[in-house]
Amino acid sequence: MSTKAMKEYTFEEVAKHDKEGDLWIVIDSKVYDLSRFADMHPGGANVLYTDVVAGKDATQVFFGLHRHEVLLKPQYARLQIGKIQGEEESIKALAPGELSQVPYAEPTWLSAGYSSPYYTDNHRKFQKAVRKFFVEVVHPEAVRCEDNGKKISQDVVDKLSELNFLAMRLGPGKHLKGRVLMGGLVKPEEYDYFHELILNTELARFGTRGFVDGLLNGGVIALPPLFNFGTPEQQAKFVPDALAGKKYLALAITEAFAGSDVGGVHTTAVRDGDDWIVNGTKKWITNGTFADYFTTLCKTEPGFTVLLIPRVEGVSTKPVKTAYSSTAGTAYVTFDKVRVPFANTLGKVGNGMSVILSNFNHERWMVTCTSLGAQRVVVEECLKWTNQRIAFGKPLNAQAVIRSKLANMIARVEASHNWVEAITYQMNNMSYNEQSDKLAGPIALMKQFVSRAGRETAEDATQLFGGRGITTTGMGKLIENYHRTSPYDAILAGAEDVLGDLGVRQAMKKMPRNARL
Ligand code: HEM
Repeated sequence: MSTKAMKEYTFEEVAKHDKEGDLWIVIDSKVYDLSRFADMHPGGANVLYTDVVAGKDATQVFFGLHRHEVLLKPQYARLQIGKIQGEEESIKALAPGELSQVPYAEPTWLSAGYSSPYYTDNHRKFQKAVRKFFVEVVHPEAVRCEDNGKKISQDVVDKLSELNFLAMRLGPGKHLKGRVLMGGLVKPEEYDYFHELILNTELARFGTRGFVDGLLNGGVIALPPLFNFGTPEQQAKFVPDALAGKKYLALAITEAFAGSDVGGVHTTAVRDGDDWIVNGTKKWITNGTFADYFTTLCKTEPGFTVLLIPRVEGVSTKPVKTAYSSTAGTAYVTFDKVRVPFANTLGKVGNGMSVILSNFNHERWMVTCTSLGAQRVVVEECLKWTNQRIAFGKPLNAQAVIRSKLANMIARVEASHNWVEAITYQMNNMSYNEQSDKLAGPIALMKQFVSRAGRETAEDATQLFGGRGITTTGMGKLIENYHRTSPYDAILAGAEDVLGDLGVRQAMKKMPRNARL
């Protein structure tokens, strides 16, 4: 509600309305009439009739108990009847696209007065436009879907597709040629991994982890095998609809029988004339409940082969109930005598393991970026909460033990961000093959570090928020979501310990034969 045309009151006038049936309060210079609302107040009526609230300035007590967004909801905003004479509100929500001024809430390159060797003006414009679009269009959908568990709506997918969102999430490359990216804000040949890093970190800021995967992450990991190993005919047939958000893809590798041990998959594909006959199951398949195609690793003769399996007769999917929202579409997939045209083979028969492994670096980097984006929001939430919450007569951050937790959180997110940027810079300067050779180890180690940092931060944040950190609504809702879902970052695209080991094994391979102390 605009405060311009509002009636003005003095504190003395407000103080006269301090009882049941006639109850006014002030929050941040705005006068609210709670006379009728009191009985509907989710926190109960009696808390509003106390000496420190009724007819008083209740700003401090209010912000110790509610998020600012409560006041912005139309049903509560209309309780405002005026403002205090000569005073203006000081607590304002950020405008869409606006940067937070809370220290460490934004990465260094977006903080006033700091510079960075990595980002151009184009990256800055891109970041601003992406955040604005996400806040205005995607955030309401994210909150809705995270809550009701439904698939992202086609309307939002269409809006994202207009900007070529999915194409951009697949990184720089020839698939961008001729496309108008972000309404023309960035030219396809200019688009680089820092643009993609921005997309990924911005996307993770909502505190809706299931939705992050539900936002067509299946396609982000299922399409690269088609890009890198598909024939021109296969690409012409399947890519346009996928990038336009008209057909959905999922990557189907893991099984109840095989997780980190990718070579242990049981799903088989046997040749029968011009077809393959596929039998088996896949588990934890992101976007699987609504995918139209499954990029599937099968055991074949010889070795392993990747097939693009359409949702045809014999393919069935059912939701796997996990700790995050079913909007991610996590599925158990059954292939029962499924007839798949041989023409849907991606890469050479028997070469499936290379097709799948070549995909992992980008996927792991992407999961790391989203983990990082979410982690930074948690740091901001903790800085705000410990500043506004009064306990033992002081803000929480007056306690050294609290500041010590904040110090560790800040250090972890800054270290993580710096490592991600350094790797991203390398990706920008290496071919795909060079990345596979030189970055598989560092990306694995980086992902292990960032996801572990995230889980430590989730743990610390929950301690800072107490009961609110384990409550799905209200002040600690983002902390609760992050605490519950940060293990996903430690598991998806490679379990933490397995990745740490991979990183060290890669380093061991590259040890000079003559290295000695
Ligand atoms: C315009 C005034 C107010 C509105 C619109 C409002 C609205 C709400 C809402 C929507 C909730 C549910 C929790 C949430 O979503 O955050 C809530 C909870 C609560 N409110 Fe208010 N409230 C107002 C003022 C106050 C004031 C002045 C107090 C002071 C004691 C208060 C005390 C509480 C308490 C104790 C809870 C429960 C918090 C919890 O479960 O953690 N409210 N209020």
